[in-house]
Amino acid sequence: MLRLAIAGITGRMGREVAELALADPGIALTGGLIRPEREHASDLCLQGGIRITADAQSVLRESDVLIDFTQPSATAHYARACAEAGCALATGTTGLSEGHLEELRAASACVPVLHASNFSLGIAVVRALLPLLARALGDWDIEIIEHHHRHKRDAPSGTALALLEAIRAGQPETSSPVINGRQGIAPRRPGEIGMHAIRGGGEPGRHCVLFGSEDELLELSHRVHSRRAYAAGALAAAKWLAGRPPGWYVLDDLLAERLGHLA
Ligand SMILES: NC(=O)C1=CN([C@@H]2O[C@H](COP(=O)(O)OP(=O)(O)OC[C@H]3O[C@@H](n4cnc5c(N)ncnc54)[C@H](OP(=O)(O)O)[C@@H]3O)[C@@H](O)[C@H]2O)C=CC1
Ligand SMILES: O=C(O)C1=N[C@H](C(=O)O)C[C@H](O)C1
Repeated sequence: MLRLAIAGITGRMGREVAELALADPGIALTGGLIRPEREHASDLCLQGGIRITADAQSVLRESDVLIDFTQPSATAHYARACAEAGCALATGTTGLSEGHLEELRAASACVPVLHASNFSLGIAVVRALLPLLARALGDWDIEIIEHHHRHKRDAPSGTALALLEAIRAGQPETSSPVINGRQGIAPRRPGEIGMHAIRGGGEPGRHCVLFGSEDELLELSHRVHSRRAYAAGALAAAKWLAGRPPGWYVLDDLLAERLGHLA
């Protein structure tokens, strides 16, 4: 039985993870973590009888893994708390600064830490394919377009940044400056990669990488139908992470068998 805690349980992702976890007979939910100032909020519905509290240590000491979908400063706080409590951390929070990432890496000296900007299987496959495409189409124009719901705080998405990293891995010898949007007289410069963040509506997550030449256009596009895709991936990662030695882990470690032959 996996003893699981959820940070950000009242959020869009936290609620999705809690719903899937409650339906999983192999998971025991130890608690949902909230901000201290929300401790006595009247609007906190007790989801499926889950203990909802700001007392992280009391929950984490009784947990094997914390799944975190909050915001960067909270994620850094929970990384420290997980290290103190001896609880593994699987986080999907994006918009992390170098300082936040350093906090996560410090925690990984004490407990297993896995960070993924996108827990969907489809994006993991897109990331595995991109170095090959970038090598084969190195002289084509590349643009990354992402579309998310009106509430998303960070831009571009963590996924889009991970897709950029995968493209660059296929073109290590090429300088590929990123242009975030364009305005005025702005013709393409050789090697530049356009990055475009669309915000509007309720879109749970849509990414497209466009490769273009004078004569052809290739689009690699991914879309989730709902946040369940991310939540299912986060739960699979949490189950995989539990019991592993302290260290820094990524989703590709979990998907190595499935993705290995794509490289
Ligand atoms: N890796 C992946 O697959 C995915 C990653 N994400 C990322 O996950 C993050 C959350 O997204 P989403 O769920 O849509 O955002 P929401 O704003 O809906 O949820 C964030 C949650 O975090 C809580 N929170 C904020 N600060 C703290 C704190 N200091 N301590 C405890 N809880 C806190 C919020 O509580 P309150 O309501 O009180 O503010 C809220 O419940 C984003 O960074 C997003 O990019 C999203 C989807 C998939
Ligand atoms: O905020 C979201 O919703 C999402 N954020 C992640 C990101 O920034 O890449 C993952 C997914 O795209 C949904």
